[in-house]
Amino acid sequence: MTHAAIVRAARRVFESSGAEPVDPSYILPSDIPLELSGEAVRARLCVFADQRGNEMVMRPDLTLPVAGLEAERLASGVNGPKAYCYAAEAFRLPATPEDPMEFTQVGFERFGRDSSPSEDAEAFALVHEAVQACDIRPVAIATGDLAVFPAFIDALGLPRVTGDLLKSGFRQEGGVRGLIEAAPAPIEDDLLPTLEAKTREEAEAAFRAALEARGIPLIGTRSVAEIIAGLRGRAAAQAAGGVPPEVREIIGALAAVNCTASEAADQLDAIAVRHGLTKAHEAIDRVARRMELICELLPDVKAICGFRSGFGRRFTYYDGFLFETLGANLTDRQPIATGGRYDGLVAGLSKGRAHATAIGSVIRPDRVLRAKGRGA
Ligand SMILES: N[C@@H](Cc1c[nH]c[nH+]1)C(=O)O
Repeated sequence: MTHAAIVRAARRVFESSGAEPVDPSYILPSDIPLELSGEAVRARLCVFADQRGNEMVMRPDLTLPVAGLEAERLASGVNGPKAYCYAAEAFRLPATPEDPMEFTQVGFERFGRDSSPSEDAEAFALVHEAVQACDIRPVAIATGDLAVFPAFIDALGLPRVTGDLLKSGFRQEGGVRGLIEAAPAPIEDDLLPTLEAKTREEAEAAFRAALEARGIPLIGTRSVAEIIAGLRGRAAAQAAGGVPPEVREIIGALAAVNCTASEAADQLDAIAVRHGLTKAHEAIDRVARRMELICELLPDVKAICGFRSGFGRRFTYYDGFLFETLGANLTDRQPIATGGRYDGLVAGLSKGRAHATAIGSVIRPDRVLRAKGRGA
């Protein structure tokens, strides 16, 4: 199959599911992906300045602009579920030297349907059908569920500041492990002026001065405002008693869950039962039910489907089930298909003016070709 034939085959599957073809804007104001796509994509954005000096980006994926279309549609007063599909170009600085900066994504985004295990399974099966239509056999499928960690944290009944700190730490570089290791240490003296500053500007200036004094350049993908928010969170959590040893143990156990997707619910359940976290059961039941439904729809994938509790945590807009389909001749950073649930994105993009459950997925035809042993 040629690249064009792969695009056609995948697009046909998504179109025949009833989705409307779209090709939204190529260029977005940079704050949208900076805030909403997460650290993993942020470092790879193709950024430029327009003639007025506003920072813009080439769309790093289609999910953001399509969710923007849906937010506008809903904000204009139109209701009801809606599905879009596309075969369109996206732009990212390559993660590996062989990856292109400009590539095609063939995908779909569904809004306003139930946020349920059966919708997750159905969307997953649709992508799998498109992968098969491209005449390729996946070698592995990685899955995760970004609602599980917050559900465990909520079930722990910690002070809100501590829970919030752990939830946001989970999504950042180093993850919760890094946070737990850092949590017992008091905030360093040279950072206290940052915390004591009265205004945002003063806090940022104090933080930059502390970095300069330490000789540390600011090169990460997190903004100064986010780092300061993190420091404030750490200080507040410490003032509220810190992270108790049992919580560290539970989080450690959770972070270690890395098994077949069919075993995932049992492993999560064992942790919840051991620590009496009854409120986590709803999230665990969803993991169990989803995998049962996936196995009913696609009995063959059971053998190649894994589950990791930390999987996908650095892609900010996902907030539930997510997956990556891997092919031959590619690394696990080069999935041929990726997708997931992002029920909070439309609200985030529209600043709360519109709300919609959402799930979607894409196939990368260039990688499908490579998985078949042919260059793009
Ligand atoms: N936009 C995601 C894939 C996706 C589509 N819809 C939901 N997720 C990506 O580029 O990896």
